[in-house]
Amino acid sequence: MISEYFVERFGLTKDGADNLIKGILYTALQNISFIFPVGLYTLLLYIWLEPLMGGEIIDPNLAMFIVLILIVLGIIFAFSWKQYHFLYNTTYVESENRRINLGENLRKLPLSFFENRDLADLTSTIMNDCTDLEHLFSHAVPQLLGSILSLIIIAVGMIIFDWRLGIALLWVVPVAFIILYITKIYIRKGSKLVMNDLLRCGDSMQECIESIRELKSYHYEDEYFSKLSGLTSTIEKSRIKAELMASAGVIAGKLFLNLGMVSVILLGSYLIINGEISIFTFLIFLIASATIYNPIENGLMFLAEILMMDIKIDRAKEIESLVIEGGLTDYSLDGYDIEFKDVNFNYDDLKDVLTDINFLAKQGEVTALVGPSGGGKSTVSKLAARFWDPVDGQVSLGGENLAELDCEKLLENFSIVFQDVILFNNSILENIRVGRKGASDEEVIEAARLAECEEFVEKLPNGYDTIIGENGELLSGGQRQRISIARALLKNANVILLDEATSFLDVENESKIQKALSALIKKKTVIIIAHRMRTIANADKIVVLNEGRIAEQGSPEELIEKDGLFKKMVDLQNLSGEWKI
Ligand SMILES: Nc1ncnc2c1ncn2[C@@H]1O[C@H](COP(=O)(O)OP(=O)(O)OP(=O)(O)O)[C@@H](O)[C@H]1O
Repeated sequence: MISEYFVERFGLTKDGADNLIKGILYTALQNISFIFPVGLYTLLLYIWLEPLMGGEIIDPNLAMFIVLILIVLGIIFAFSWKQYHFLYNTTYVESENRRINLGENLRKLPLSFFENRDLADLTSTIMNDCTDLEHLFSHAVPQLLGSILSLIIIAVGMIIFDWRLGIALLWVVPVAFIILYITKIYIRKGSKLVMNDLLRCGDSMQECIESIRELKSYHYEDEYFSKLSGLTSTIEKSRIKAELMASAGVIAGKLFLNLGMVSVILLGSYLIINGEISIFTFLIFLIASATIYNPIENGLMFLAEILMMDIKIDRAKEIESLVIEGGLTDYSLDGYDIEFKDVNFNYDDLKDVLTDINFLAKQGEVTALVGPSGGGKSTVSKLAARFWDPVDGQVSLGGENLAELDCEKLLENFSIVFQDVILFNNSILENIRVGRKGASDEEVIEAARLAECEEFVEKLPNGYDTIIGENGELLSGGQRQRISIARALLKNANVILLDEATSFLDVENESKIQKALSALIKKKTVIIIAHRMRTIANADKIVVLNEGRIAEQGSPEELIEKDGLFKKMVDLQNLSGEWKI
């Protein structure tokens, strides 16, 4: 039951929760073992005080004391070792598991999740929050619960020894914890404040580094850096505020604990005067009150730390509990036609982005999406690969409703050339191999040749082995796009989505790429988004999207004849082709 509570409360695995319980038990035993030296002091005191109080002189047996000291040290060492073993195991194995689980969960989430999510926030949860939680599980939780457990055992012993002094010693403990617990709401508020400020600052830092070129070219650095220093001083202030909020409760609790010793002295003196207890009993309670509050004070600080960390635990649990879009993995497709039937869609319930979309993109044909900016072309292509599911209606591939299919498996059927090409800081060879893991070097080089990469790769110092820098910074826009096309050629999937695939290319390169693309798209279902009308002159079907609706669809010839929006766009582009600056 406790194990299940830990799994639920702290988001641990079952093994992690079991190890944590063992760690807590050993922490309690370790705390209790620290009382054994007190037992030895008491024995020595008894030997010295007994003759003073009229008793017999006792001869201290030194050999026995040495043996007892060694036994006590051995017991403390054994419990401490066990405690470290279970706690550090839990901490680092759990931390690793948590990071893997979070990463795994993110991998399985629909791509739509990442479009509307702050990525700096996700990275911070996986890296920083997990590190902070390591301290929580290796120190705060076991120390707090271990000291509570040992305190209960010691309290029972003290109360059996003398219930009046026992109560005088211990009544402050629950009050101190209640005081701290009452301030919980402020502690959480404080840590939320710090967390939000840290995220805002992290976002701005990232934005600043990513856009340093624009900032410099528009002389905007000074304004931006003063905004950043404003944010960092806000963090400093909110950290101080949060620390103050947490320490107010801890200090109040600690102050209250001091009243325990006062009440032991007052009550003990009264009981001695009335002859109800011996000096020896009084001294035992005085020694106990000098040692017992130390672990409790630490417990108060650990409780404050747990309360501060609650927000981080919740953030990790939130990602772990996000709904993973599952779906069928075992299905057979009847060809690769993509059909939109009565599809309506919006991103955020506020504004309809697509309304009543109906069209068929046939296998073996090129279907071009055109239309004014913001008309919904990219959104249609995202729905075609199930990055998002429609709000109403259905998108199907080979007769199967995409909403019922597993995304990861589904994407095996797609080669997608995105508008913004993402490259990795690796060799050209490996960047192209992303298209098909396990492809041989020869296959990769053949795809690169078809995508017209050869000509620029040969000029690079290490050819295909050249490392191209973060996101391919050593390459031009056109070269990056050709690598992305080479990836798609290597993957050779049955459905091809091209988003502005040739926008960076000059006319000569564009025609070369067009040749490569013609080879790529044979017998496949191709949906292409292109702003330039000449790229899609040979398309089989054109779907014109305007303000989220299909304004018209048909072959290029039919639409020219129709003299509608498409014809207008073609005329406008012909006109702009004659522009001169
Ligand atoms: N992730 C998103 N969240 C919210 N709204 C979005 C998102 N992506 C796009 N939109 C909105 O959806 C509408 C359609 O955008 P979409 O990118 O599909 O148009 P488009 O025709 O491809 O435009 P362009 O030709 O300029 O690339 C726009 O109004 C846009 O603001």
